[in-house]
Amino acid sequence: MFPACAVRLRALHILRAPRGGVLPPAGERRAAQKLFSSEKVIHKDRSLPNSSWNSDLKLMFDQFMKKCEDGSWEHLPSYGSRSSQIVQYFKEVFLETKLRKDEQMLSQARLFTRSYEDGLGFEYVMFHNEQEKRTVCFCQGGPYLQGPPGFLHGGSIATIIDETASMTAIIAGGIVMTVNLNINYKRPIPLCSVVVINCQVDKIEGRKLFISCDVRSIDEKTLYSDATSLFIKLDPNKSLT
Ligand SMILES: CCCCCCCC(=O)SCCNC(=O)CCNC(=O)[C@H](O)C(C)(C)COP(=O)(O)OP(=O)(O)OC[C@H]1O[C@@H](n2cnc3c(N)ncnc32)[C@H](O)[C@@H]1OP(=O)(O)O
Repeated sequence: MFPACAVRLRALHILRAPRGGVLPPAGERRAAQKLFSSEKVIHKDRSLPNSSWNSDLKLMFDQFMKKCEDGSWEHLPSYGSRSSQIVQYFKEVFLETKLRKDEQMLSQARLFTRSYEDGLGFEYVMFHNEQEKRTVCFCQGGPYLQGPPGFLHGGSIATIIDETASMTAIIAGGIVMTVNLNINYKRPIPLCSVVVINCQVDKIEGRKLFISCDVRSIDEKTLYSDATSLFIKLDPNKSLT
């Protein structure tokens, strides 16, 4: 276990201790509270520019923020740990009681795509167009996502495609999970370059949502990958496990 992790667990234990009857010393409680209040940083919107963003990513962000002004596009915020109502609902309805009660594990859980430090992994921002049922994601894949030297790992490309397609499906259908993802890798993506992932809802049949995506250079001249995916809307009456 990492030392930081151990500190968090200790702090969590201290804050929970009154339920066990014995109150830890006030100094220890204050330190524990401070540690957790400083973690509000986890909830900062990670889809806003930071110093690791290159000029292409900043440019695309600015262009699409402008498009949001007339309401046709919407900027989708993104957090290190998902904390939206949909996630709360997911936890309440679909997470087994055993898992839900494991607060230590849940408090450490991070969204995979937001688990790297700034600039090392996925730097991305998404925008959604409701009328077109379309989501675009601008992504700069950092050095920790390397596969072949100088290029992105195919799994990291699949991850950001899945993340963008999931957002598209969740907006259209509520609580869904990916059941199928097919990707054609056509050209390798240079590390630290910015790509645009364009996802749209092709059709909805009952609980099935069919989403298609392509990944291109921002000048749209290079098609790096295309993909189709199938999402299933979860049935609250069926257990996930
Ligand atoms: C809230 C935030 C969510 C964020 C999600 C982010 C994206 C992700 O990372 S998801 C993680 C990876 N995905 C998974 O782990 C999903 C694993 N799969 C499952 O748990 C189950 O398949 C689940 C719960 C999605 C659906 O199960 P269940 O409700 O029993 O549906 P089931 O009856 O089997 O299938 C429904 C329909 O879909 C079809 N279907 C299911 N899987 C597939 C597939 N792989 N290909 C084609 N069709 C399929 C079935 O044939 C069925 O069709 P029909 O109704 O015509 O007979």
